[in-house]
Amino acid sequence: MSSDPPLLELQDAARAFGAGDSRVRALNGISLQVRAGTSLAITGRSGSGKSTLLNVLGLLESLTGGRYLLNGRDTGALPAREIDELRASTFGFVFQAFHLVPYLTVAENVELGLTYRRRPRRERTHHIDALLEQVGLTHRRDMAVTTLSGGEKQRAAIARALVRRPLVLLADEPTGNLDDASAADVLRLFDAIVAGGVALVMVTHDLSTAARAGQQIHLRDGRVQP
Ligand SMILES: Nc1ncnc2c1ncn2[C@@H]1O[C@H](COP(=O)(O)OP(=O)(O)OP(=O)(O)O)[C@@H](O)[C@H]1O
Repeated sequence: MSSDPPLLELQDAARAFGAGDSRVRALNGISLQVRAGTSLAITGRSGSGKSTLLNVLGLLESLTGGRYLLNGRDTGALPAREIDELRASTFGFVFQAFHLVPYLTVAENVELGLTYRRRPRRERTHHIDALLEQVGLTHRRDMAVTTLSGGEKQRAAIARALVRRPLVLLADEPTGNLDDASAADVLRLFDAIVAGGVALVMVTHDLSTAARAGQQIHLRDGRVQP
């Protein structure tokens, strides 16, 4: 076991929304650790706090209690600008509904994931082509994403999420809109990405998908079920 700090660590984390009678404790006393090259699956009923947990881990939502350490560094004390930079350099996001831009090609959608374009065009093209090969979409490179199957769309979205070489992939029901065969393709791709050293945190309602992850937590009313 590595003595380095975990990539992601929550210590007694809490997130509440609203005040007074309408106060909702979406997360309540969550502690977890995720190391590089490992995966965590989050399950739980609707309203149990899964999306809030993913948003907290992705620095889209701040904590109202406890601590969130990223590579051992307390994110609670960081100014907003640094949080934005950390989010962009650390995380790739994958969604159930893909969120691709319909009138762009597959390669153009992947390139959208690059927020800055200081690298020479040839280098960028090479990087994008390598990603498309990794996700098995080389033959679809210059097609409009509207012409792709659901599984292909999700693999394009995964390539886009990887384009800045994130340390962590955060996926919210990534197989929720896919048939079984396409879902299996996406899960195999995730296995390869994790084997390459990226950490994966995935929300899923599917227990067999969750069972593939190295760690699983089940949320209930904002708490981890023992
Ligand atoms: N921005 C917000 N303002 C107020 N309440 C919120 C907000 N976001 C989430 N909540 C509440 O926090 C609780 C947890 O919501 P969350 O979306 O994290 O659950 P979930 O498990 O992801 O649900 P689903 O599976 O339906 O997406 C719910 O009671 C929800 O209404």
